[in-house]
Parts: sequence; C-alpha cells; structure tokens
Amino acid sequence: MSGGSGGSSPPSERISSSSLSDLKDLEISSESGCLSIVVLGASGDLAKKKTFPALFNLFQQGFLQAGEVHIFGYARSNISDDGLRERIRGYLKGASEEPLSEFLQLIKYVSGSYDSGEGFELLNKTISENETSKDSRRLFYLALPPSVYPSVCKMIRSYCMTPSSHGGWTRVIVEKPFGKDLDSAEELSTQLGELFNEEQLYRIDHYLGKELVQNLLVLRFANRLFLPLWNRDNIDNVQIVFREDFGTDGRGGYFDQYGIIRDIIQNHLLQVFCLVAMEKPVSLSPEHIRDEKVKVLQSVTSIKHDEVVLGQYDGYKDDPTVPNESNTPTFASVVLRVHNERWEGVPFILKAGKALGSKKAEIRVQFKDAPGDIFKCKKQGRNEFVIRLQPLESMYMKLTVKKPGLEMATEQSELDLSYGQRYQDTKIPEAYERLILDTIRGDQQHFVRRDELKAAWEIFTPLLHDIDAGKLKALPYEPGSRGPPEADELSKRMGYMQTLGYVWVPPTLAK
Ligand SMILES: NC(=O)C1=CN([C@@H]2O[C@H](COP(=O)(O)OP(=O)(O)OC[C@H]3O[C@@H](n4cnc5c(N)ncnc54)[C@H](OP(=O)(O)O)[C@@H]3O)[C@@H](O)[C@H]2O)C=CC1
Ligand SMILES: O=C1O[C@H](COP(=O)(O)O)[C@@H](O)[C@H](O)[C@H]1O
Repeated sequence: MSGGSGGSSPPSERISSSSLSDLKDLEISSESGCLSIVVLGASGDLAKKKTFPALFNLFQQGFLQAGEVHIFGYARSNISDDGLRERIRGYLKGASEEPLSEFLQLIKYVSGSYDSGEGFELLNKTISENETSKDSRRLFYLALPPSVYPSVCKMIRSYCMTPSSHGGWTRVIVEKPFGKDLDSAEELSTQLGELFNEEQLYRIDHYLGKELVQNLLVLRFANRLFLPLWNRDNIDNVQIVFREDFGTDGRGGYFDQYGIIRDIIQNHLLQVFCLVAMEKPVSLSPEHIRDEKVKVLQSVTSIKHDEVVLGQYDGYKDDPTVPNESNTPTFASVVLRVHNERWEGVPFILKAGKALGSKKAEIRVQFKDAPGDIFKCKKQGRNEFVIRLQPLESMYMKLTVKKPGLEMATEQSELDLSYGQRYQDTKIPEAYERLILDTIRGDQQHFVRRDELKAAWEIFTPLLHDIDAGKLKALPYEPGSRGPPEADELSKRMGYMQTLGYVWVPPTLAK
C-alpha cells in the first residue's frame, strides 16, 4: 500500500513554528513531482461551492503550480471538460480572467459510475497520462453522499493507487457525515480501514479549518493569563453556539434523516468543545493533539434528557421531501459534562439551530462572580470571554470597569480583538483551503482520527436513538426567533447569566 506522509519532514516540525509563507517555501522545497487532485462528485453542490473554489484560492497563492498539478472531476453526469469548467466558473469569486482560465485549464472531467471498474480504469488512465514524473501524489476528495464511500474507496484501491514503482502517496479525503450512529460509523470505518491505513484517510470537519478554531490551542496554552483560570474554580459555564438565519433550503430530504445534532453538534461543535476542554498536548504533533481530544471525549458523562431542549421551526415540514410526522430537530441545546479534575461541575452547553434570528458561531466562557464584591456590580454581568468564530472573527473579554466621570460607578465594557480592525491587510483563508493544503502536506492535525470519531458517537448515540424512537419531542419555534424559549431557560438553569443592557458593538474602521 503506498504510504502516508511519503518522504517529507514530520508534520509537527513543519507546522509548529512557521508562518504561512515559511510553510509555503518549505512545502515547495520538500515535495515535488506530479500532484493529481481528483474531486469525486464533481457535479455536486459541495464541489462547486467549496472544493473547487478552495483549489482555486490555493492555485492563486502559488500553492498549486501549473505544470505540477492536475485536477480531475469525476461523477456519473455526462458532461464535458468545458461543461464542468462552466459550472464552477461562477463560484470562483473575485478572480481576474487570466488566472481563472489558467486554473480552469488544469481541470479535466471523467464520467463513470461509482461501483464499476470501467470508469475508474479510465480515471486511472487519464491521471497516468498526465503524470510526467516518477513521483506521483494522488489526492482523492470524496464530495459524495457517504452511502457510496465504501464502493468508491474499493474502486480507488483497485484501480487508481499511485503505482508502487513510483515515489509519492495516495490520500483520501472523506466528508461528513461519517455514519449515523456508533454502529454505522464503526462499520464505515472498518470498511474504509480495510482499504486504506489511517495515515491515508483524512476525515474532514471544516470547522477545524476556521481561523479562530485554529487559534484555540495557541490562546489556551501560549498565554499565561489563561492557564490558571481555565478550570472549574474560575469558570462557571461554557456555551458553544451555532446559529443560522436560514432553514434547510432545499436540503430537507437529507436533513430530515440526520437532524441538527448529527449535522452540526456531534461534529463541528464537539470538535470545538474538544479544543476548549482538552488538556495540554505533549506537543503539536497530530497524534499528541488527537490523543488529548480522545481523552476529553471519553470523560464526557451520559447526556441527561432534562439537560436537552429540541426544537423544530414552523414551516420545516412544508418541504415536500420532509414527512408530515417528522420529529427531526432543527434546533438543539445539549449539556455536556466532563468528569475530570478540571471540569467537574461545569456545564458545556452546545447549542445549534437553523432558521433563527441571526447567523453566527461563537464560544462563550463565562467566569464565576468575583468574591466579596464591594462595588455591588454583580447584576451588571460577569467576566465573559467570547470567541466569535464567524462572521466578523473576533474575541473580546467582558469586563466591569469604572464608568468614566466624576462618580464612582461601574459598567460593563470589553477588551476587544476584532480581526477586521487588527489584521486589516490579512486575508483570512477559507477553512477548506487550509484543510486541503494540510492534506497535501500530510498533516493530520486538523482531521478526525478513527478513535476520536468513535468516542464522539459514543456520546451522542443513546440520545439520538431516544430521539429517533420519539422519546424526546422537538418543540415548535418561530423562524427568525432565538429557538424555543425553553433553551434560554436551560442555559439559565445551567448558571448562564446574561449581561443586562450590554451589547457588544464590533468596532468599525471609520475614524
Ligand atoms: N453541500 C454542502 O454544503 C456540504 C456537504 N457536505 C458533505 O459533502 C458530501 C457531498 O455533498 P453535496 O455536494 O451537497 O452532495 P450532492 O447531493 O450534490 O452530491 C454530490 C454528487 O454525488 C452524486 N450523487 C448524488 N446522490 C447520489 C447517490 N444517491 N448515489 C450516488 N451518487 C450520488 C451526484 O453526482 P452524479 O449524479 O453526477 O454522479 C452529485 O452531483 C456529502 O457527504 C455532504 O454531507 C458537508 C458539508 C457541507
Ligand atoms: O456542515 C455543515 O455546515 C454548514 C455551516 O457551515 P459554515 O461554515 O457556513 O458555518 C451548515 O449550513 C450545513 O447544514 C452543515 O451540513
């Protein structure tokens, strides 16, 4: 089996202390030869909206070099090379014509089924014809429904691996959802595990590619300020929140089989939870980081039904692909508790919803009240550290300060690091862009390992089975609202104190 990181320096060495430009230089000097990127499911939604635009951004920044890189789309649809290029052209934003046409010319399309040798033989032939050097690197991106992963992986394994006579590697990116519960995920992992080793499999969770998610370990472990505070003695509760201001928008058929817990909480929010709650890893090596994530996941206790609120927005069932009797939650607030020395007694509230009044994702770490308050300022609010993942990436710490003026009065204010203001000339990369680059570099730090996935499903499977069996009901809520009021009541019961009369206003650049 052609291997994992194939010939380059260990990922930990490459990642730990480098700026992006250092990394780019290192990469170009450390690995060369042909790179073939194959997008399977090239005719689909993810491919046009995320995968090809991410490849284009990498191309524009010089990470993918014409002459070295070839991109192949594969799907059943009967389209030509130009047909595929035209489909994706409109999604490649802000591009001037020259790099755009140069990029599009790198793309070829091969049509074939997902379970017969013919198409994959043709794909292999097309890849091989474009491989001009002895070193070949082949990256397969499965932008496909998970139902076809096993057959597609079998086909890649049988027909499309980097020839063993060549140097290089074969790597496969698989998209979520990885299964529907513990058993189905394990079955899928076993099927894929018989075909590829763990170093070749990249289970993508695009939240791990977001700038502020990537910042979490730095924040927690490179700042003395946080080290002594990040525990049950000082933190009262943590909320990890995802809100979308649109509904399932034509994806009702898919969504109804999964629901918000499988779509967002079990993967994206749980990955963020791991980075907030895990212990310090031995080093930044992917295995050390993932070891700590697994440990904290294994320390999560069983979810209690009275610490869960489910909701379904009014109008969700108007989608003709959603059954009339659907109890699938489009909103959920779930409390996780970690049974360890650091976090015993601290509720982690993971909350996600569609068709709400706003679109944002953030982490709220709320500290306990200052003991022995002499200012009588308790009711105004607590120290709260907010990490806004999107939109308007920022982090701010809510503080009580003296209100400027002659009186000794207090008010809530904040220390604010807003990226739009502080990093005006820096373009924050798209999550998919980073994660594809990581795969090319053989860095699995930001990908989900098999045992991590298993531990994640172990947490949620009993609850999901109870929901599927109708033991918990999704409460109706108005589109455009905050979700069912019971969710705010749950947060309050968990100790969350809303800061009264305080609204964080993102700073503007205007003087
Ligand atoms: N779309 C998104 O925003 C996101 C998607 N994902 C995940 O990415 C993967 C791809 O998503 P997306 O692009 O939306 O999916 P699509 O439904 O658009 O499917 C992608 C392609 O797969 C083929 N296909 C569709 N249904 C089937 C089927 N039942 N059997 C075999 N082939 C099929 C079609 O190509 P053809 O018929 O030409 O072969 C289609 O163009 C999924 O796992 C999804 O969960 C993850 C995050 C976000
Ligand atoms: O994986 C998914 O994520 C998107 C939200 O991603 P974001 O980067 O825009 O926050 C969500 O809309 C979709 O339902 C889900 O499958």
